[in-house]
Amino acid sequence: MKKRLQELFAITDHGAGQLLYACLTGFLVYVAELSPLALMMYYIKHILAHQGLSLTTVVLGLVLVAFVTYVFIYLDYNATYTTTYQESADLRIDIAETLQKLPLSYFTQRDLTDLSQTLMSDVERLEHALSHAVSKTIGFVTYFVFLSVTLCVINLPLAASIFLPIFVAALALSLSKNMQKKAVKKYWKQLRENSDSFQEAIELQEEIKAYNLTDTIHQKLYQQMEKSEKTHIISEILQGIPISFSNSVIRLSIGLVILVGTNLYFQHQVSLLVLLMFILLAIKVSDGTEDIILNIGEILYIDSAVKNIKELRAIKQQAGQDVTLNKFDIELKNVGFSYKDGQKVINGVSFVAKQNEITALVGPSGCGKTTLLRLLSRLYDYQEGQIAIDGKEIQKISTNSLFNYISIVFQDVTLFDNTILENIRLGRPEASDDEVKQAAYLANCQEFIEKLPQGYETKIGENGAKLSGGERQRLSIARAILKKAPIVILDEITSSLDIENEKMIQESLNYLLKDKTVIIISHRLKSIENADKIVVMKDGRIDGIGKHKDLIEKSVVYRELIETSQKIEEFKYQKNA
Ligand SMILES: Nc1ncnc2c1ncn2[C@@H]1O[C@H](COP(=O)(O)OP(=O)(O)OP(=O)(O)O)[C@@H](O)[C@H]1O
Repeated sequence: MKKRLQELFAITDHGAGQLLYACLTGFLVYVAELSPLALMMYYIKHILAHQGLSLTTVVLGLVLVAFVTYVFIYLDYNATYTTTYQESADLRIDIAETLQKLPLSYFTQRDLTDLSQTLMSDVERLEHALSHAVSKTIGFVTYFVFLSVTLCVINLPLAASIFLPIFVAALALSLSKNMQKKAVKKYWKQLRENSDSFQEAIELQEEIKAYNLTDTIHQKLYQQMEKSEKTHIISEILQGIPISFSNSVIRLSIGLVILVGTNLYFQHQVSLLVLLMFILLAIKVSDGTEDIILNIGEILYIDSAVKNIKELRAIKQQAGQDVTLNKFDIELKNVGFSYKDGQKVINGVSFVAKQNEITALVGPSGCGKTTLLRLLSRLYDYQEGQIAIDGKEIQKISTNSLFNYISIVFQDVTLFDNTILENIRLGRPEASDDEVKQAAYLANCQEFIEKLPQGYETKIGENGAKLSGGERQRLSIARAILKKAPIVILDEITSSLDIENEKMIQESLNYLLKDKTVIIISHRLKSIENADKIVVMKDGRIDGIGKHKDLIEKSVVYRELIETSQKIEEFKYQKNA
């Protein structure tokens, strides 16, 4: 049962246990709520038999009923709310931990808005359903079965009068279940598309204004909202019709019990007391069932949320063990990789990037240089061959462990909306303020930081929006210097720097790269002429490996790259070209 709940609602093992307990307390509350009815029957029985009741008996009875009901309601409240809120927090942490173990490929293939919706809104929907609907529904169904059996034993025709309409209503709901699920799924898909479009419209403000696209975007959003409204109405109607039908059918229970019961009474087959009890139970059960039908609606509503969470968990995670590495040669043997099935981007690549050496990757645009860096750092996992550091295959090393040894400086620097100090400290969270400032000094950040209003304490806006490209780049170098990792990967880091900035970071880069295994991509071929090893790539394969001088002689691709690079250096904008 616990496993089934875990599967049905994509919850944790602990959460399923708590939910099971909440179902039990829910059942007990329904049973406890029968106690006022039982007490009333007891009083009526005495009244009909012209027997008096002492005031103490009446008061004791009332106190007992109130106490029993209170205890079970309290237990149920505690089980349902406290534990479900705990579960939703656990669920979010569980999803966040799952996300951490996924390869980067997952994030590039999936819409990020969609992902954050799963983390926030899907879990919220699940949380609401777990706390308000699931345990109550399961508790009610158990109580319903228990009550049906008991009442059938007391009087079969009267019990059938209560339960027959309820079975018809349940059948109608069950038959319309798939239709409801489809409608709800469509509606949620539409909501996600809306979020995407709004996010795009906000994020791309610069492009929208520059290309005068305001009206076009406005119109697109307007059409989308109209479509969304229609989908919502259809989804409400498709849910509303079966629910209203079921609610009306359930109400027939009371009428049927009165009809069948009075006949039985006049035929002396049932006493007045039993008839009265069945009428009251019919009212109680039909009221309860009506609430449960709304709950069932909510449970169907979370179907798509549960699916999204399950899908996320089913993705293959990056496995690996924590290891200690002592040597830092990186050895690639016949490495092959494709982003999409059948389209190889890296094909049979083999070379060694040695410790204390600079290895440069060069090649025409799109030949796979950045992809290769992603494979080296396990941002993606290769499908063929092997990459090893200190003789250990990197796919057997946990990413946490691997990243202790690697610093990456990308061409697109990612900064957080936090202070300069904290952004640099990300390189080594335990570093002291002085160490952070020393790293900033070595990366030539000192000058621009001092000009900022609060110096190191200045908040730099979302993704460093308040800084120039060169300043952002230097901050990320400071981060890498602070990390002191033995392997340094640099991807096109000088591409967003002007000559002045580039000159400023040359020294700091030399400091960063000292005694490390360095792998570097640079389109400015001049900057890698002195590299210990240059790997020339073309169409995902290696075209040549060697020093600058050898390659000039033996690699046509390298020669062409040098020529193109020289032409770019000489490029001038011309009027009427
Ligand atoms: N996330 C991705 N999903 C699918 N294809 C991708 C992805 N990233 C890159 N590619 C494709 O893989 C190929 C290699 O790209 P990569 O960025 O590795 O080349 P590059 O040599 O670094 O190019 P550049 O010098 O222009 O930065 C290209 O055809 C590119 O379109």
